[in-house]
Amino acid sequence: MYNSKKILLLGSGELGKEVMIEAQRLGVETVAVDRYEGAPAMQVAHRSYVIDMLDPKEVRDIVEKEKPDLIVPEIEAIATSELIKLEEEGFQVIPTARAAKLTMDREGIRRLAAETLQLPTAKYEFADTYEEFEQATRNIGFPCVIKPLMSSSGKGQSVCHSKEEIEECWKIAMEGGRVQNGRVIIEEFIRFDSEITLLTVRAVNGTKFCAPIGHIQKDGDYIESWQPHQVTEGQIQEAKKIAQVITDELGGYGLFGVELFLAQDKVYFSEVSPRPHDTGLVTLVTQNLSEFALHIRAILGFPIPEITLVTPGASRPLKAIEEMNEYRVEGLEQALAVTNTQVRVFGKPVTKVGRRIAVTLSTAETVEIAKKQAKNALDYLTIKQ
Ligand SMILES: Nc1ncnc2c1ncn2[C@@H]1O[C@H](COP(=O)(O)OP(=O)(O)OP(=O)(O)O)[C@@H](O)[C@H]1O
Ligand SMILES: NCC(=O)N[C@@H]1O[C@H](COP(=O)([O-])[O-])[C@@H](O)[C@H]1O
Ligand SMILES: [Mg+2]
Repeated sequence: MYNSKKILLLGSGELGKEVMIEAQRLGVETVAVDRYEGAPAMQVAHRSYVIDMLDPKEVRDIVEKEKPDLIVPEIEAIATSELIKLEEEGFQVIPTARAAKLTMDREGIRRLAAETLQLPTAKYEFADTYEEFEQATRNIGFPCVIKPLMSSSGKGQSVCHSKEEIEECWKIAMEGGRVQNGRVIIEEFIRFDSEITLLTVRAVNGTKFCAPIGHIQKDGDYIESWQPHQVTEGQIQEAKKIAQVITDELGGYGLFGVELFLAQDKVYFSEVSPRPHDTGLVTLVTQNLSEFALHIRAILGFPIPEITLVTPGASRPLKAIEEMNEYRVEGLEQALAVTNTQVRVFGKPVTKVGRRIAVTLSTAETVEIAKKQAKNALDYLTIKQ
């Protein structure tokens, strides 16, 4: 019988689905886990489980039952303290259990980056209570950005412009976090010119960087990304330096999405995902190896000889504007008629306001043309009951 390696994916969204497809292309056995049934990666995995991934015992039970070669976190919200124990017992966690734990909460990664590694970041404070929160907004000044410690894709995030908005921002943060423990980060609002994701891969043959991905975010979630983003020589040197420092510190093998703000005379570190990044979906059409292929190669211990940007490209996510228990994506025929354009429909079982349902991916001779095509295709797509 064919004796392949086995991957256990914790989190089974659209990014995990592409990771699983790449794993299977190399003959890997795939097991997908998430908090709900029919998650995108479950649809392509060999087997799947629905558990509460924040429950240490439920995570341990699956790991002990499946005995995977690699445990691959796909979202932040996992019982990472249990991953630390499982790693100590000999299981391999990607990239490391410590990296998963540190990046799960904004405090861990921010303190490591700013205080231990001295990387440039926005000024920040943490608050547990409304009173501390009020004081922190005064210390940081307006506008400031408020985020729950554990959240992603902008959930629970808001910009506070004045003291009149403080109460509303606190409410948004309390309702939007993945775990309701009340603690929030208050960040200085950085007036950046642009922001990028620098995909960085740590593989057996060293650390490699992809061409910078530019993106635009709305309400803390990405609405457009493109590659390459034009940067100055000084900016890319600084960006690579920051990415090298933070990924060296986190260690292990795998792909990281290093998020950076580019301002007039400074590059700021924002955060890092120790896994493929949503803005990096564009690499499905722009690179010789997508971010998902790179992640799988790296974590399996295979070399990555060269990452080539084959063509400029752009992506646009389709986000739901209302909650629907049954839906379909319409307009694919028109969207797919757009030049050099592809669509990925994730197959999530239900929609929620703001939930990403599909993405358009376009290539062209220039980023500007690719952006137009991706937008053009997106405009054809609608979510219907
Ligand atoms: N301090 C800041 N100053 C200005 N803009 C900010 C700041 N922090 C966040 N933003 C904006 O909000 C976006 C989302 O913030 P952040 O990446 O921290 O949230 P997230 O929920 O972790 O997102 P994701 O999980 O999708 O990466 C950033 O990409 C940026 O556009
Ligand atoms: N910014 C992080 C990100 O994009 N993560 C991706 O979104 C999924 C959750 O989506 P859902 O909330 O629609 O279930 C995650 O599983 C991951 O693929
Ligand atoms: Mg982010």
